[in-house]
Amino acid sequence: MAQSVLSRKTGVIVGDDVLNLFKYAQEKQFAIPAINVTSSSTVVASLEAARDKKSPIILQVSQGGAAFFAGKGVANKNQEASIAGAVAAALYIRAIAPSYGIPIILHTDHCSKKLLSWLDGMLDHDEKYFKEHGEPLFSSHMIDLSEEPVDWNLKTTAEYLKRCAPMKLWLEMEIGQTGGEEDGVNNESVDNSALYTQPSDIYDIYKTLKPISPYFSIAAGFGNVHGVYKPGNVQLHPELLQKHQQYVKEEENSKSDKPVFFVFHGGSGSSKKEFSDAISYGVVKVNLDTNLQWAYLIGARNYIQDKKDYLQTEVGNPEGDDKPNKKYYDPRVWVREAEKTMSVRVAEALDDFNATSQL
Ligand SMILES: O=C(CO)COP(=O)(O)O
Ligand SMILES: O=C[C@H](O)COP(=O)(O)O
Ligand SMILES: [Zn+2]
Ligand SMILES: [Zn+2]
Repeated sequence: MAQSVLSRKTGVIVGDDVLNLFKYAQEKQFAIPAINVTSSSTVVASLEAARDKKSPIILQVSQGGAAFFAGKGVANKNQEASIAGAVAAALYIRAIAPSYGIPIILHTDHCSKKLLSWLDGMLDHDEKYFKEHGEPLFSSHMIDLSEEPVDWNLKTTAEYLKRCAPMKLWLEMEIGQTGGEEDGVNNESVDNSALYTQPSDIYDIYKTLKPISPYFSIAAGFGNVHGVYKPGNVQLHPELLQKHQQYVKEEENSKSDKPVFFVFHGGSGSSKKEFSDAISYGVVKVNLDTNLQWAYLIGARNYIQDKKDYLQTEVGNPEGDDKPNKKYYDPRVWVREAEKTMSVRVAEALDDFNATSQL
């Protein structure tokens, strides 16, 4: 059981617990879904599913999601809203986590070169929190310099990992680009070869980062695309991950068949077979956003359609002109419907990634 390898069995986990959980996931052939959360409502929808399915979960905020947490009305010129929003999400999740009784990894999503001041700001908060509590505020961050020249990506990622290492703060890095849309930037026309990573690139990353810290993972492109498209438009090649693992194993004379922790981006719209293949090659984290945005909408949309006649005026419905509609338009009613359909979809992902009943 996963909790047997954790020193902190429930709540936000950090450091060696994150490492041990990912190792355990590789051994038991499951991956943990990383859900993009943008509000307390999407947080609780995710946590409820993971609790009911007896699984660990990763909650992550993107730069835009963090700004949304702060409020879209807050200026974000120097990433101040994204920093404040990410910190608010982290503190909220840390506060509510014990109520759910499961281990949670608190993560932040893609951070490109132009957004590095966002990561810098969050790391300042991690260091401050570390001084006060002996652990960083977040469990992990992502740095995504995959659009930059590989040498610069690796050199800069190594510098950030050096800053994370004393806090045992996990760092996810990206090599090979994810297609589709990311942070409002359209990557749909990106050169096809850039979507796939070569084994020698993975080994260069491994041998540069490993001596700095063992707390890192690689989002290696194998055709991944953000968003959901018509079937056939996305060609995934998870078997490339196996080639990477073999290459690193041979070069390092490693005993492990899976020396590298891989992350699967653009999980939405992928097949169960693609997930299970990728997991068998050492993927421990699968990012899932778009499918859950859709699932969240469904509950609210259906409710508003079904209760249409009770949602036209504050007072007055088919049962009488003087009947108040408060109990229909209270956000706790219709937002809850969105949470329910999102929860069902998170639960499905937990089954698909073999994470169900792993606690
Ligand atoms: O990779 C993702 C977040 O980083 C999510 O991708 P999808 O929206 O395609 O699930
Ligand atoms: O990058 C991918 C995630 O789906 C986050 O998306 P976002 O930048 O729209 O919040
Ligand atoms: Zn990217
Ligand atoms: Zn992604």
